Amino acid sequence: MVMMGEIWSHLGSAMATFMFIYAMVKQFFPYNLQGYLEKYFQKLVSFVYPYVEITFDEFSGERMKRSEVYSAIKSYLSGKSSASAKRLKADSMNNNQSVVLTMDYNEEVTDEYQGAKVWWTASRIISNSQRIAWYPNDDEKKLYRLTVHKRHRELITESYISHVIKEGKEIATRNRQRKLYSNNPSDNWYGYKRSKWSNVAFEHPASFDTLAMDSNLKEEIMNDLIKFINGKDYYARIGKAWKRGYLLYGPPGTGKSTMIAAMANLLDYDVYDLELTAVKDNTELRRLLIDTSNKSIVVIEDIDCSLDLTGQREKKKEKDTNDEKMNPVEKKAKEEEKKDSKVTLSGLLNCIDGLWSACGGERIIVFTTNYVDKLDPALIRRGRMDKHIEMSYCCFDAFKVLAKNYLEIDSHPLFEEIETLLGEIKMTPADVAENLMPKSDYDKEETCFNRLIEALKAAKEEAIKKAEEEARAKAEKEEKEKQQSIKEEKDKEQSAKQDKNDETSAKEVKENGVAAKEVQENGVIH
Ligand SMILES: Nc1ncnc2c1ncn2[C@@H]1O[C@H](COP(=O)(O)OP(=O)(O)OP(=O)(O)O)[C@@H](O)[C@H]1O
Ligand SMILES: [Mg+2]
Repeated sequence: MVMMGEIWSHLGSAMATFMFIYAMVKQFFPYNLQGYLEKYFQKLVSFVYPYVEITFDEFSGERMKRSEVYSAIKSYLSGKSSASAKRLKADSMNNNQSVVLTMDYNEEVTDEYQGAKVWWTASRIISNSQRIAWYPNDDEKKLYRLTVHKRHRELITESYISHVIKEGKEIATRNRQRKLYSNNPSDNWYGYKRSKWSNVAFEHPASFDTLAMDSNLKEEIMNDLIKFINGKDYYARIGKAWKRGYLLYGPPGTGKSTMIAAMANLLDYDVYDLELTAVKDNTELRRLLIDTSNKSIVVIEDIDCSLDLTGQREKKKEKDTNDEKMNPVEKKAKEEEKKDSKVTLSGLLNCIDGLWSACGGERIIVFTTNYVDKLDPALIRRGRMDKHIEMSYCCFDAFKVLAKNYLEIDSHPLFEEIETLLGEIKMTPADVAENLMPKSDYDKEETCFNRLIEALKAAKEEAIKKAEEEARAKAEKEEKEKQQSIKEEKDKEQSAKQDKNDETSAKEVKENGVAAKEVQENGVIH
């Protein structure tokens, strides 16, 4: 038995090597003969070859999406390869802090599962077709091939492959360096790197602990996020794609972008920063979104500025009048610009909640804006943007977080004054933070708090002055309007009087005329 096993094992290994050699040699045959060669070769092999082979391509569905199974196998094999493969590839990880080793092309690794031995090989097939390849990697196909004895077929197809995928995903999660992606212009999608997204390591230090905002709202958001990541079964049960939309709105410097970083850190998600103005049309947008991975946050910042998706009718009117003022050269440049980006509101909505959005679960989509009122209601209705979060000016709760972040202080006698001032004055967390930041090594906490108090008082004075000016301007405007209406009233009276006078004199003229006529006709004077 042992002998047989060993024989099969050696034969398997030999055949796997033989198949490789065949794959390499085949490339040197003319393309039109390769089909015949393959057919007869397979017939011959099936007589003597007691093994099954399963291949896993890097891309699924006409290269639309990188296969998650391929990536999971890659991670699974990386552990095995470093122990047994002779030629390894090293990829840098964690911002060049460490490397991950994977088997090189045409290298072989063996694995054992419940007594069954399997062989894995990594291949890169470069097509020899006569077709002109525009880009260096266009005709390249990467795959993993699994070879196993026929008698283990069921074991392998029913449980080994799922075991590999599950373990591979766990290994990938453990080794994962989170990334911040930004979309490439589509001209680069088919180039040497052939990638729709560029990425850098995501290392933003923001967390919900350091985020300055109302503590109840913060807790509500955190609970919402945690409920979402644990909600796989719930979403499946209610028949909804496993995704959630957040709309963050508020003035500049209130922490919208910081909140996104805190979300990504809390959930351990990647971030895809989608610059809509660089997307040419709805098809491109769809392709970009399909190419995002699970466990990710897709962010569209300043949605009100991104495209013509907001307050469309008003904007259009405004634009029409602006267009009239433009000279022909400006007009042409603007038209060209418009031609460049044709992502429409309905295209964006389809991507968010149409069928395409279900092509992968565990996605969060976040829009940010400074002007929520300008957005088209269709874009932000519940179900699309499930949660609307207002990031507002700094409250006392938020100040305490900033004092802790910047000065490591929980309480201070000046807190009371600051609380009163923050109740009266609107200041963004960004401005409060700037005042709290020590400007030199000698800056004590008291100096920082006093600086903030001065800034708040100055802002208060400014606000009072502004309010007074506005009140004065309003009063002046009202007085002007009053004077105007009095004048109009007077003019009206004057003109009514004038009309009356005119009428009387006309009547007199008429009467005098009649009298004169009578005198003329009758020679009578009454
Ligand atoms: N709520 C906050 N908590 C902690 N830090 C904050 C907060 N708001 C602002 N900050 C600080 O101010 C800086 C600017 O904030 P951020 O970029 O998040 O504002 P934003 O709301 O995204 O502004 P914009 O609308 O201009 O994009 C951040 O680097 C951060 O240090
Ligand atoms: Mg921002």
